[in-house]
Amino acid sequence: MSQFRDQLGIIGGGVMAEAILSRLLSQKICSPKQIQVSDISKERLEVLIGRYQIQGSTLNDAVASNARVLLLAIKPQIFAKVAVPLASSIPAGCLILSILAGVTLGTLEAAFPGSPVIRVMPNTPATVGAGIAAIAAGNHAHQTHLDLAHQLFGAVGQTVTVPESLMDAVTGLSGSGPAYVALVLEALTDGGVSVGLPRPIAAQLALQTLLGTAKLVDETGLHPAQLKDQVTSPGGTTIAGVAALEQAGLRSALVKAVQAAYHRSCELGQG
Ligand SMILES: NC(=O)C1=CN([C@@H]2O[C@H](COP(=O)(O)OP(=O)(O)OC[C@H]3O[C@@H](n4cnc5c(N)ncnc54)[C@H](OP(=O)(O)O)[C@@H]3O)[C@@H](O)[C@H]2O)C=CC1
Ligand SMILES: O=C(O)[C@@H]1CCC=N1
Repeated sequence: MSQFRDQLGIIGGGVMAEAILSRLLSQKICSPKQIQVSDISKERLEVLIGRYQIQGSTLNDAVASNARVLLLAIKPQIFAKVAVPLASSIPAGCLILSILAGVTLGTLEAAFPGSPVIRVMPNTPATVGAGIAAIAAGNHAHQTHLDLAHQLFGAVGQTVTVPESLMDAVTGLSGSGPAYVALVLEALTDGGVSVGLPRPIAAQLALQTLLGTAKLVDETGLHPAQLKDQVTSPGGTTIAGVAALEQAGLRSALVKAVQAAYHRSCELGQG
């Protein structure tokens, strides 16, 4: 992976900003002096500066004015409040990457007239290089901008290009998905504890089962239904567990989770 040579500004130094910047640094895509982060909280900036030796400021416009690429990582609910004073500080030609759930390319382009804008939906496994980010380009973004977005987010996992019309759906699945999987993991561990396993052993068994199953699907290309059939012996233990899951509505609960998050992403985009 080639090194990124420009100045990266990040507006909002929260969970997702840290996930991305930590990986850009550990993969040596960027050096600390190329990254400037602004956050409303001085204490938060001190944490980030202490951990990563990056530059920090509580002034969004100061960070924006030095950037060649500007990553917006504040909450969507405060986008309008942050964008208005920021717009005049953004240098001509600066690429704007927004990871804000719901906020559309139309809204971004209206806030930053003439700037190339790309909407990205990453997820928190980015921290360990196992993320997936969907990327949709705005009207002023050229192929070089798209390539750069794929390069930066490629450092934190896989990337896919999607039409903007699918970004809320992506948000409902992979953007929010780590939380659903974390619930499944926690619940499997609790299940183990409920039948007598010590919690640390239950947690290890649950985690490795989840990792191993994902790896099995990934490496063999098996359809999940085939994999399930391989585990379920007639009259055995697994079919008893699967029947309990069906009765409790696990599949329908997960489908509804993705739909609910999709709808919420659409709502956030309407301001
Ligand atoms: N978390 C996730 O899994 C994912 C999040 N996203 C998107 O990423 C964005 C950031 O989410 P996330 O990292 O979870 O959120 P966080 O709340 O962790 O990060 C946002 C940061 O911005 C700071 N902030 C608040 N107001 C301002 C301001 N006026 N100027 C500068 N900084 C400010 C917040 O400070 P304070 O906390 O003090 O308010 C906080 O540190 C969101 O738009 C979300 O939709 C996308 C994909 C996945
Ligand atoms: O919960 C949220 O709104 C953000 C967007 C995707 C993941 N977290």
